Amino acid sequence: MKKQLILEDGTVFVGEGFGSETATIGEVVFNTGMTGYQEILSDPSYCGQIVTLTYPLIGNYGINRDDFESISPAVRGLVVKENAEYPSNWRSELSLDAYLKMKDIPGIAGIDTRKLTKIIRKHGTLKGSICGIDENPQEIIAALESRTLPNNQVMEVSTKTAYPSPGRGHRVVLVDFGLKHGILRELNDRNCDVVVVPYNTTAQEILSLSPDGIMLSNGPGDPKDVPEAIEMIQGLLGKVPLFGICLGHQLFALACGANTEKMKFGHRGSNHPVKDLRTGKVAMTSQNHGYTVTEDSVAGTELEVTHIALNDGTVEGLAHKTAAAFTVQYHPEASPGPEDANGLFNQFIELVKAEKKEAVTNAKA
Ligand SMILES: NC(=O)CC[C@H](N)C(=O)O
Repeated sequence: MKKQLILEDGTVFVGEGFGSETATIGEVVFNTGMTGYQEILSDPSYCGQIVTLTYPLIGNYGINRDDFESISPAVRGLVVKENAEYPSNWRSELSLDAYLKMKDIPGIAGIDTRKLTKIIRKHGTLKGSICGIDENPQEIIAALESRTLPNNQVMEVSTKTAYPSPGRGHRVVLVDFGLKHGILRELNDRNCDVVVVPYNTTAQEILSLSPDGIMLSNGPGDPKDVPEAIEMIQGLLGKVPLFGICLGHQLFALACGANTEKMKFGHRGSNHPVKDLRTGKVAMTSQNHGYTVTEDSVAGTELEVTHIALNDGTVEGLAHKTAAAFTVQYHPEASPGPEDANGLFNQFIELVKAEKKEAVTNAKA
């Protein structure tokens, strides 16, 4: 069944439909990872977006039960060069096509994804639609032009109620802005006693859970769309150690008086080099973001830039000068991607331990 991919700049691609037959609209973004399509599709940070994968053969190892980053994917569509109809891997339980049908996500194959990616890199991220071959492109383009993408997508993907993920170690409150399971997995691997809370939980409610540490998760959309989370972080800063990832990092920056801005086409892939300015070491990192902390806005705040992207020099990590708090723009939980930065979770646990020790010493004094 033929389908069209129509971009707001007027470009029309024709390809072969797979997955769900529903028409879709979203922001078209590209990810350069060679593997990891299952994790990418189920990463809630892609809420509202149509993802194109630059690697040309997708679906060849199928879909398995272990690699989901969320139960309900929020991505709006998938664009590939070639969809492997017959997966081959010992873990495969489902084909990509069957998974997309089950989750009602439309896909389009046979697209020149290199050309599409070059358009996005030149123009910046564009709105687009995957729709039937009979649709009139002019009407779709007019609809795309007049359509603003929904704000506060965090509301769509965050949990509605708090839930525990028990362990016998440090008590961590994980604020869910659209969390990837990988973050929860890393905390559970370190035996943390985790309580996951909705994005709009107040600082007071979080403090009433007596946490030893707080994690701010990744999530979709513009950080400025979630002012309640900024207020929450302000109420927590300096009281409990904080660690933020991606959207959590951006919200933390805003809470501390820095600014964020939309990037031309963002960073999405599994091989983004990031330099730690304190050690000079470079880590290969997994990334998925379209916004960034504005470097100039950090001066004059209590924040220090700790990491930068080597491809474009943008801010990749922040630490607070006096409070126990640090954040990164990239994904130390990987899923998919390299695990070079995984030690940041240990750093968080060490920070939690140090703050607990200090609290005991202060209580004794
Ligand atoms: N993965 C994320 O948390 C993404 C953060 C934010 N939505 C951005 O695109 O920049």
